[in-house]
Amino acid sequence: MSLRVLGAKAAASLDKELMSTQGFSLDQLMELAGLSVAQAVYKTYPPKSYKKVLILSGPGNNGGDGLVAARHLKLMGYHPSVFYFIKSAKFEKLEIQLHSFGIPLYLSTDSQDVVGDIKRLVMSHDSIIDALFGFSFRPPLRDPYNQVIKGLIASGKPVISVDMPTGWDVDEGPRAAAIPQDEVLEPSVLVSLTAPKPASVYFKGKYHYLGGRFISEAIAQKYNFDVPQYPDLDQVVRL
Ligand SMILES: NC(=O)C1=CN([C@@H]2O[C@H](COP(=O)(O)OP(=O)(O)OC[C@H]3O[C@@H](n4cnc5c(N)ncnc54)[C@H](OP(=O)(O)O)[C@@H]3O)[C@@H](O)[C@H]2O)[C@H](O)CC1
Ligand SMILES: [K+]
Repeated sequence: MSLRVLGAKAAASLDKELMSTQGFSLDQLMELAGLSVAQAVYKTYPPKSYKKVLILSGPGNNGGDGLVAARHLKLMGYHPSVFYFIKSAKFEKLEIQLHSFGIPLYLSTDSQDVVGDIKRLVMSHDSIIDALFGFSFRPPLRDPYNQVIKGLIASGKPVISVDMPTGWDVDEGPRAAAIPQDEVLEPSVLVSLTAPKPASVYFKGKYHYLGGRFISEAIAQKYNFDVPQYPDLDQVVRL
């Protein structure tokens, strides 16, 4: 299924509009985004064979989607762990929820060796959720994220990217001039949120899902993108 894409600038203004004129709160949108991610993971890598899932959560809202997904994955029968790059106290409540669900939470602020710690965690998990950066990312990756991505590439583990493969330019994709080519992550699953971003045309993996089932027809028309038919009660549709 080929859908119209939503560029980085448009995605950011849509996000603002959803949380102003459209009356949504960030918590609501993030809950649905995180639930979509968890469903996509379940459909592709079910817990029977991929019990241990590591969520790498970045400092922005893409990371918040990962924190929400971790809670849903636990309820779906997985053993999730989270490595979280904290920037502010914005997601304190999500952290509390992870603690009360007994989900191991590793904080970048507690680590003396972020890159080494993540490498070890990656090797002891069956699949990895890349919730590091989404539509507000501008390449190139700063340290230590560049090393984290190189470690992830070298691991060969299945990677599920949330909204954007981390490190790619949202509009230009993985071959943009600013991107060192040994830092190009190729995930096996991409979960685009709201609408695919322009870079998603370069996605080579087998499973591209759209999630974020919270868009009205009127808003989709205003921003010039498509809302496909989601099957039944699903929070994701495979593109
Ligand atoms: N409407 C929706 O579909 C919703 C989407 N959601 C998710 O939110 C993200 C976008 O979240 P946002 O907080 O705007 O930004 P990101 O998480 O993508 O990234 C922000 C952080 O990225 C840092 N950054 C930027 N460039 C670099 C770089 N080259 N190296 C390292 N770090 C970088 C930036 O740091 P600064 O210091 O530059 O400020 C930020 O810390 C979207 O993609 C969806 O996943 C929500 O769930 C709501 C609904
Ligand atoms: K991502």
